[in-house]
Amino acid sequence: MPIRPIRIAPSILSADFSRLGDEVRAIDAGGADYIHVDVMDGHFVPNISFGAVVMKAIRAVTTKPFDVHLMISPADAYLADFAAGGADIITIHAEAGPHLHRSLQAIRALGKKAGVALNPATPVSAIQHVIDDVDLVLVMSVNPGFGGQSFIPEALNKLRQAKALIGARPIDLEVDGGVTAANARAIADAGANVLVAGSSIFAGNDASTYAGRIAAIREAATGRVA
Ligand SMILES: O=C(CO)[C@H](O)[C@H](O)COP(=O)(O)O
Ligand SMILES: [Fe+2]
Repeated sequence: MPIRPIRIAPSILSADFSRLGDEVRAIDAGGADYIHVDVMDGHFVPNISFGAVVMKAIRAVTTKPFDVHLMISPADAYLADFAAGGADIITIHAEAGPHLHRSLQAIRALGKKAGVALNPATPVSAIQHVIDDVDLVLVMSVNPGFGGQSFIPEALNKLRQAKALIGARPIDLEVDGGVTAANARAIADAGANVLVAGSSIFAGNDASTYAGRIAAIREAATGRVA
């Protein structure tokens, strides 16, 4: 069994943006533990999503922690805006800038939890030097930039390696990309305790389905029916 409690973090990248506030309320009511906020700059990844202004607007509709995944480079100039706008966890990519340690320190200095993300092509050794400076490690299980992609199975090995690096430290291990109820058990067994899921929760954008889908991922990951 995973040591840390399983957390389900629906990614609002797959929400209906024309009804974003209602979509966030629906996943909150449906049992989301975190709200996963994907920020893309069209430079670090080949897509543009939204920024701190949009995130701040939905801060008013839920008290659930905002798990902000910054796919932007460089990130430093924007950290204060996301902190002020209501982020709880701010995750930057290990590949996004030359001074990872400095950026992580800046996030903690803003009073927020600091996360570091690894692209599929980036080895776990890239974050060895900052492991005592993070609260969360995010293993990408797709190439970042788009929702709805398929889970890359090699991510399970990456999770096991990240888990070994984390050891007994109180650091969350998050997986992001292609997570479904069908692969959640293997993901949890590999050591992840925070599961991001976008398209597998928001498909069809029918709020009446969200609670069941969140529960199905949680039950698969924990091996328990809620
Ligand atoms: O960071 C991301 C993409 O870069 C998203 O969080 C991720 O893709 C979630 O969407 P899905 O569950 O549909 O794969
Ligand atoms: Fe993400």
